[in-house]
Amino acid sequence: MSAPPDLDAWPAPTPSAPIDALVDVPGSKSLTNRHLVLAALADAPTTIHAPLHSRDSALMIAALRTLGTGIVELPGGDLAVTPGPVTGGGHVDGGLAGTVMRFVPVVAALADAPVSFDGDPYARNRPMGPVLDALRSLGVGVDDAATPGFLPFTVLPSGAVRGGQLTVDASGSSQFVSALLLSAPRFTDGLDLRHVGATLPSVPHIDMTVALLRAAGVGVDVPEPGHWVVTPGPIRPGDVVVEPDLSNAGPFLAAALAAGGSVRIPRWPARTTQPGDLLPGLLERMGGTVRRDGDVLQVTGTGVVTGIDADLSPAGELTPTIAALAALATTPTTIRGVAHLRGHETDRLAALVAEITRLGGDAEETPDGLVIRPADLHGGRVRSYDDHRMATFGAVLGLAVPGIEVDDVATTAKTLPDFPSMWGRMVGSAGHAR
Ligand SMILES: O=C(O)C1=C[C@@H](OP(=O)(O)O)[C@@H](O)[C@H](O)C1
Ligand SMILES: C=C(OP(=O)(O)O)C(=O)O
Repeated sequence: MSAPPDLDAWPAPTPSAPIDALVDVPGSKSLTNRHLVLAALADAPTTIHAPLHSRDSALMIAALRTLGTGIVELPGGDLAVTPGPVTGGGHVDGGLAGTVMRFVPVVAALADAPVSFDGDPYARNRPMGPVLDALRSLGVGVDDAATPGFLPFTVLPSGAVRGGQLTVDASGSSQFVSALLLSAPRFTDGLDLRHVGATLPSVPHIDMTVALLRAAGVGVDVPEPGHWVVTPGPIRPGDVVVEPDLSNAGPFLAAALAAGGSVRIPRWPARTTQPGDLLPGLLERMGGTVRRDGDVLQVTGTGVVTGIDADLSPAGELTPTIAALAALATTPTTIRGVAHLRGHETDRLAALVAEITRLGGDAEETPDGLVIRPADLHGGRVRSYDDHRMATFGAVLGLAVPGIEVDDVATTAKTLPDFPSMWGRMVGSAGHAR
């Protein structure tokens, strides 16, 4: 039985010739929201150049303003941030943004009065317990009695956090570690933090946190993997420039493989802590050819995709993009190391299996990932589950499979509000190969 017509569904375009596009990707969500937190805790004003403007960054800006930070958007989009004393008494809406719901409660621990937190309905399913338990261990009050370990909750600070030794189980999300490290220079004794869980996902995102703290003049030691020591002291980020979001470049680069043709991304950093930097290697293994010309990264594909066996633990947020290519591949794919995706914007492992299966594909969950086998896909409506990367997953499939629509493409505004028009311009380049 076919689904009822949905006038709001977005028809994913299918090009009739190889694409040939240059795609300028806006700033990184992870870098923008870290720079905002560090600028809010700094001892002098900072300008953040080329930041991301999206729902997640807007939520971070609103949250930090609630806590007393002055943030002004300059003509052209740069952000002028003036730190102030961390003030409580307000409410923070985390939306569905992991960076806001995990990073900001630790900032609020430095405030002078209670701060309440909530988010989108689905945000109440995303794990928060390790951050809340860590705050309690640090002597900060937390009221989550109604929903222990989850939103909504209230942070009950006493004006200062002593810090010192602390353990956290970050097997559910690297953001628990990043949250504690980002505010740690403002703890009286700094922080000596150890991860105690069996696995630690998204290590590049923790390395990103450490790199930005060090760039802001903070002493951070990493004596061994899973152990971080932050020295108390001033945060001095200076003016910063945000790199393009390499994970958001993912669907566009994947398009070269799915549709055939070439996609070029300018301003690809020579060195970066973004996990999206793993994309060139992954796409090469899936049949693409990668070339760097100055700071332009080019991926070329033939429209024939090869399956892959990949541990995506360092870069779980790339999973929906790699899964889309896997569903189009001529050989099987195994994705490992991403059990924690069950706590992302939606249960991504369940969602990917459901949507691939809905389109006639062959996918199943494993304890820590996915197996996707070759199958002929047909058109249909992809559910996005309020998850930006499920929406872009549908778009990638639509390049190769006519008749795919995405139920809520507007959800891409979480990190890339301009996605539909950028995608349209890229697909519109088909047949104009130079
Ligand atoms: O710190 C960050 O900016 C992020 C860390 C990762 O979270 P998990 O470790 O929960 O996967 C990543 O998936 C998310 O998109 C962004
Ligand atoms: C997991 C993601 O986001 P968040 O920052 O909300 O955790 C993501 O963007 O893939």
